[in-house]
Amino acid sequence: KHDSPVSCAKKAKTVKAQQILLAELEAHPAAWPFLSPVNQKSVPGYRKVIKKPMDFSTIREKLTNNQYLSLESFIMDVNLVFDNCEKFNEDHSEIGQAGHSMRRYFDKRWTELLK
Ligand SMILES: Oc1ccc2c(c1)N[C@H](O)CC2
Repeated sequence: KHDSPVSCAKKAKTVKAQQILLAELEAHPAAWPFLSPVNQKSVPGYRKVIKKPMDFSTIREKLTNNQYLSLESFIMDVNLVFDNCEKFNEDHSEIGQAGHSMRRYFDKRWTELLK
């Protein structure tokens, strides 16, 4: 039922790092395409093409509700945001470029924080 103090402290460190990382993503100037769920009613093709929609507000909700059981599952959701963006947008479009920029930033920051 109860974690050992060591694994409890380790889990707290991971949650803290996830909170820091998500706050930095939300505050990034290029975050605007990713802040809230894509309106699938108003974007032709999105529902059919993108099998697993994801965005920063949904990640924030899941983090708040303790739905990330591991660091890996958190990183997978963040990468899903950027993979969806690459699938639906041309690389050199405004949103495509925002996705590449945000992915580079995330890769750099989680490596600095957790590796
Ligand atoms: O021109 C448009 C219009 C709407 C969207 C995109 C591009 N890309 C986003 O990934 C999804 C929403």
